[in-house]
Amino acid sequence: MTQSKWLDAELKYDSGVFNKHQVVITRGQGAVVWDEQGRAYIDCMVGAGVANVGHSHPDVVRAVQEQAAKLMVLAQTLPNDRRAEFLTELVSVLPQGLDRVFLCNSGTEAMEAAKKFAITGTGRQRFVAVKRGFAGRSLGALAFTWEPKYREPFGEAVDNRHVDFITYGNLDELRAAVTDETAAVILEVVQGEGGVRPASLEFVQEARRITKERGALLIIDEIQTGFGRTGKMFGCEHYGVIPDGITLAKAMAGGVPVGAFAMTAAVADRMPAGGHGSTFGGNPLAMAAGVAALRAMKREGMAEQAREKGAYFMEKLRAIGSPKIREVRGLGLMIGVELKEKSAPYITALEHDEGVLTLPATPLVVRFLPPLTISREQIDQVVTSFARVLE
Ligand SMILES: CC(=O)N[C@@H](CCCNCc1c(COP(=O)(O)O)cnc(C)c1O)C(=O)O
Repeated sequence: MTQSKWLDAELKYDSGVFNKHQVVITRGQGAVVWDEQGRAYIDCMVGAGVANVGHSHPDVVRAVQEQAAKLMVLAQTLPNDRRAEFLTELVSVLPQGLDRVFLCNSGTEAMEAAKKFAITGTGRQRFVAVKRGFAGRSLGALAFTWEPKYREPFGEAVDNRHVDFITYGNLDELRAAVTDETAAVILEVVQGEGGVRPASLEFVQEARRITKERGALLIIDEIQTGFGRTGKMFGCEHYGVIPDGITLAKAMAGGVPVGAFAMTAAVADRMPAGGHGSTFGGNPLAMAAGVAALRAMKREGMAEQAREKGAYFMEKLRAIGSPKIREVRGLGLMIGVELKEKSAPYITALEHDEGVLTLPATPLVVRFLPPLTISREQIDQVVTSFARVLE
């Protein structure tokens, strides 16, 4: 079969940073995507946790079509009906008190904003982050990203001397690291890139207690866990904790790029006017998609779907009983299967031989991030395929 002209062009002109798969995906609907030959794949990658509502959700598509014909471009200094609608919808689902939002266009931008608001919000400059944590690829967010491979190529440009890294779950290290110089503790309640690792209840609750006690902020990174993924609207709800700030992106607008840092008024009010900004943040097109996506999530009970289907999915994965599986773990439909060997060959076999897209999360883990709307029949197909490639 001659190589696709689309693949040719992408390989020829792309920057080269990505390990390109040898398929060209041209269409998606719900939990399925199709390549240019018309082959179907059940998508448990969804752009690394973006299409929670499924590919091309009809409400999101309609909202984008209508808004595109009406108004796409508007600076955030000019108020807009869609943006006001989105902010109202978002605040209505956020934990109590997180009612001031900085809008941007990606997770790493949300983390950059969080860092700046934490500094002005406390007058402090130091941060506590967690080993295996992933906070984004920009130079500021990379300071909170633990894995050296993400940081080393850039040398001193990634300055993390103001960051104290602690072991995920270690209460003694947490208590020792948070001081009266700490602006914020930054953590994910389920480490996504770090291997799908849910935090313990006491770790998250102690982070909340100790930051309050010492005048630091607790910022929870919900970029991957947010919007129903873990079986509740936000992962922090499983822990009975309300942070001072939450970083958000990925699934927030049904697939259209949006990022946000949601915070308390106490934090927001201490940022000098004009202290941050974003050209595309809060643009009417993305806002219209976001309103449609948030309303669909609520109307279709997607967080509850994730809770129920996640339990089913993990039970079926555990029932495979393969000697190659060390552990099945996760929360809701954020699932990781840790193998006793490298996961890459199995991820490749799932794609090529079985028509199932998954992604890694550290070298031994196969990560499943399906749309929350995936059917049980599709889950059964994925599990059957996974069992087959493990044979
Ligand atoms: C193919 C590709 O570019 N993948 C992305 C996948 C990133 C997935 N995680 C993003 C993320 C980010 C950064 O989010 P963004 O800038 O990629 O939108 C921040 N915090 C958490 C907890 C996150 O999970 C990458 O390798 O940088």
